[in-house]
Amino acid sequence: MTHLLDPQEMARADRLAMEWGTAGITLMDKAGAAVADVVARRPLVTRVTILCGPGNNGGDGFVAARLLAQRGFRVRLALLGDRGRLTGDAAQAAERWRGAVEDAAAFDPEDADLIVDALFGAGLTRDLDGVARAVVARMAASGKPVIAVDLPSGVDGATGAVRGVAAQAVETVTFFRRKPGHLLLPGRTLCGKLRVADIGIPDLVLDEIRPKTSANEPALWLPAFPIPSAGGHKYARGHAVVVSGGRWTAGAARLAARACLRAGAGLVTVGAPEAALPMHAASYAALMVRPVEEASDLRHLLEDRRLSAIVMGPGLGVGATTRDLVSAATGAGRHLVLDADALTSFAGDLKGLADVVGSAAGTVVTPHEGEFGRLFGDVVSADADKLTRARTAAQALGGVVVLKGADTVVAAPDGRAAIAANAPPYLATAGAGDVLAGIICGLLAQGMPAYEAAAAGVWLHGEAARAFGPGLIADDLPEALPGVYRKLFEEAGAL
Ligand SMILES: NC(=O)C1=CN([C@@H]2O[C@H](COP(=O)(O)OP(=O)(O)OC[C@H]3O[C@@H](n4cnc5c(N)ncnc54)[C@H](O)[C@@H]3O)[C@@H](O)[C@H]2O)[C@@H](O)CC1
Ligand SMILES: [K+]
Repeated sequence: MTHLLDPQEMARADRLAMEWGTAGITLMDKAGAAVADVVARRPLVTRVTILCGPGNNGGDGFVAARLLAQRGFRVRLALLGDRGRLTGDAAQAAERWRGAVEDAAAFDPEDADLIVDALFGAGLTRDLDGVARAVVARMAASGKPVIAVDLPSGVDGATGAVRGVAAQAVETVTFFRRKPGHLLLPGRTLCGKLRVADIGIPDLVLDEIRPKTSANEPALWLPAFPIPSAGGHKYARGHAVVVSGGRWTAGAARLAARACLRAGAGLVTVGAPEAALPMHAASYAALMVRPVEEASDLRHLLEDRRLSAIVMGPGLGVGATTRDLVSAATGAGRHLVLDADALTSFAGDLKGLADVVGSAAGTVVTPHEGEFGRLFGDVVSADADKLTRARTAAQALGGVVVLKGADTVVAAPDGRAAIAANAPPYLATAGAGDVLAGIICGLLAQGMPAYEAAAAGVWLHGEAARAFGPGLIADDLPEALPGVYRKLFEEAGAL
């Protein structure tokens, strides 16, 4: 159930279901019934105003109106546009509505306990303007609880962007599967509580559609997750390397190393300049430390082929030395996580990084928006939506891109992408990114493929923050991981 369908894919799902024998009006009846059920469960509601648009989203509204009236609600229905211009299933649904059809342009929210927003769903093709915009703005300003049908009208189902205006919903009822716009911001927030209703579309349509976008949830990557086995050996759990900055910036590597250990890497070696070695050696007994001042030292360290996953960037410094360190870390069978200064050292030189990355088995880069712009600004339009930007970047790089934020997107060069919705606001704290890079490296060390490792890392990072709660600092994240693992392994039946 992690699949997300963009509006084109959802339209195809509808079409396939119809081709395979379910009438469109049957789908619409179930969609409208699901909306009516949600409205009926709201407390203290007797007067419902339903705003219907000119397409099938409006059709769902007509069905819900009929069913709610049958259940004794006082329903007013207002249509945007001309009733005579309704077509297909929506016209049929309108036909069966016996009540009055008011003009949405004159809609007055005052005498409603609740508003059903059935103006636009998947068929939104441009920014709202004119009367449509005015109606949505009035609904938004009314302060009345709004139940959105499929999406809050004005939210783009593919991107989560607001096209003109949208009203905050208390609940949103969507159909068959979630859409990217339900997880991407600001769409996710505007949806309120999201419900997914089964309207009789067979799951088999997904075999035809082959969606490439997913919600970042355990079902996406758990089959590839390295759950330790009883007969396991620490080398089977991999040996990771964390490359550290000097004495005054070594804290970032320390966080990454701790996270890497907690994520389950069998062994973790920190490669650090001489001046930072004592600090690392004293920090955690489980860490090994080796002197790494420059690229030749790292090459020497990595002659041991068991050191298969490397994380670098946090606190490393921006410049040629860091670029050389990144080059020294690549090689056959190597897995890399590049963050922070390792990315900024390649600012404006994506090709240089792509050439280097091309020789690593699986590379994951973890930029925040600023780093992303510096690295991918030439190939990715800043105006594009987050999903498109992450995907384009991953293709250009030839590696996995983790575009961080409150709706972190993980994208692979083959077009797969996952959107996370579990990060709490207090996760935005100094050093949290270093921890994320470390977790992903820890998973790569255990042999998890790059896309799955990145997605799992992002999810675990968010869950660890939630498990700790407000007041979180980055140092708390690795310590919260064991509890998250326990729950995950229990749910997977492995504990
Ligand atoms: N039979 C089906 O295809 C089903 C469709 N479903 C519903 O149908 C919806 C999709 O239906 P549609 O594809 O008809 O699309 P919508 O009903 O979302 O919107 C399409 C209509 O809005 C107009 N429009 C688009 N953007 C506009 C703008 N910015 N300003 C003014 N007018 C604009 C279009 O010209 C068209 O008339 C889904 O969101 C879902 O609610 C469900 O009933 C399930 C079955
Ligand atoms: K809607």
